[in-house]
Amino acid sequence: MEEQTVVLIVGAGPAGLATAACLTQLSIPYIIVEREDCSASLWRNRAYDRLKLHLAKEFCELPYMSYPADAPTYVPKDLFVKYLDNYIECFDIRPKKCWFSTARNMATSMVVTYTARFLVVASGENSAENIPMIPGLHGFPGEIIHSSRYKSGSTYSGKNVLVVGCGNSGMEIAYDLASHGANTSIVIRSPVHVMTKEIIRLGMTLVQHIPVNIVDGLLVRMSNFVFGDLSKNGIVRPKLGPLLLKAKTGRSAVIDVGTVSLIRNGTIKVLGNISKIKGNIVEFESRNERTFDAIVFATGYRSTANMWLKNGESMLNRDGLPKKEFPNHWKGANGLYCAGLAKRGLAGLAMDAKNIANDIFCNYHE
Ligand SMILES: Cc1cc2nc3c(=O)[nH]c(=O)nc-3n(C[C@H](O)[C@H](O)[C@H](O)COP(=O)(O)OP(=O)(O)OC[C@H]3O[C@@H](n4cnc5c(N)ncnc54)[C@H](O)[C@@H]3O)c2cc1C
Ligand SMILES: NC(=O)C1=CN([C@@H]2O[C@H](COP(=O)(O)OP(=O)(O)OC[C@H]3O[C@@H](n4cnc5c(N)ncnc54)[C@H](OP(=O)(O)O)[C@@H]3O)[C@@H](O)[C@H]2O)C=CC1
Ligand SMILES: O=C(O)C(=O)Cc1c[nH]c2ccccc12
Repeated sequence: MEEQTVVLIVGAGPAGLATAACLTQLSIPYIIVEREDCSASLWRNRAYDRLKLHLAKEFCELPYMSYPADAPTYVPKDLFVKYLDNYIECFDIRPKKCWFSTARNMATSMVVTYTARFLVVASGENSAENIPMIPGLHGFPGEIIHSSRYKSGSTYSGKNVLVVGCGNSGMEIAYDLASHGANTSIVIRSPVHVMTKEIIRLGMTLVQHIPVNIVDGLLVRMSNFVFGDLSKNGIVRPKLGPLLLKAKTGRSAVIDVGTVSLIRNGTIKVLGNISKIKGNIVEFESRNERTFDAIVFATGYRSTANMWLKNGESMLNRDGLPKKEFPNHWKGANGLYCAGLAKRGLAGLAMDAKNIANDIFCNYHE
């Protein structure tokens, strides 16, 4: 079966939804396809229970819709999903349930070929789990899960659990496990900025008016004041400041949700890099060995766009991320675009959606 449209959007997460809304504002027809049976699958199915947005609501809006005035500054997951549902209703967005490769309609099992003048890749930076290859991992007899399947620590009480990775997911999951009574350890193998959400909010506000290196200097001093020197706890800061690090590498500062004080009082143990696994014993590069019942891999995600997009070399690299640097990352050749792949969160993908819709508008009316 063949269907024709002007714009095909692949992925109905926040980036695809924002692009759909911007196209509707410009009266440009589109079709949006989604591999799962719901929109925003990351937020509905692949996020842990206690998740709240780490950035204040003013930095997490999609185009043309604000949060209700009485929404809390840091929006909880369920409220964010309600906001998205409201957005979908307001802009009458109807995702079709299809995997995009040549899309297969999962309801009818029919293979559908879409012909479109413009293609928007909005399949996300978090499309697939990243689990590292560790010698002996396959022989580990306990539970192994990725952070995207973790819901809560309630089933881990009394168990020895290892969290691998100290990004925002790993640090919050370690806190959640420990507060549910799991005997929790976390692998921290590289430098990381630990901040509070208020300090990051201040920084993101100031950086609109003041050079980023000055703001970064202030943020580091403020958080050193709040947290003190954490190097003896295995936490050291990167050389680049938090906002510059985010802009240059996409790595986010970690917003502390209470993990640091549990690390300081010894409730959560910090361990270095893993060297290998033998049965249920994990060996570390320090030659330390410990036994675990479960391992949570909070080791991040991968984009999968490079696996299905053919001839996308004008826009994406082999990791399925943009080749060109921000702010020129969102446009490829011959009507190809990407939204939400510049590691700039919801604010970044809202900008991508507006740029893409405006660019399509100009070309559409040529
Ligand atoms: C736990 C977590 C918390 C976060 N919190 C914040 C925050 O507080 N503030 C912030 O600004 N950012 C945050 N982020 C960043 C996050 O990337 C964005 O918030 C946002 O979800 C990205 O939207 P997206 O549409 O680009 O990708 P996604 O939300 O991943 O949506 C992509 C969609 O495409 C679908 N898809 C993938 N491949 C295909 C295919 N081949 N065919 C069809 N459909 C496909 C997927 O099923 C998915 O529904 C967070 C990320 C995570 C993982
Ligand atoms: N509430 C919120 O707003 C939240 C936001 N997020 C966001 O979602 C995105 C994804 O976050 P997250 O899931 O934490 O993933 P990240 O990619 O941010 O972090 C992955 C972590 O795993 C580590 N890691 C990777 N491989 C290994 C390995 N082999 N051994 C040990 N450590 C390893 C990385 O360290 P290394 O650098 O050494 O590779 C890094 O610390 C981020 O942008 C984050 O800010 C996530 C959770 C909550
Ligand atoms: O999650 C991302 O990728 C974001 O851009 C949002 C975000 C969550 N936590 C942060 C800490 C510092 C800067 C951005 C973020």
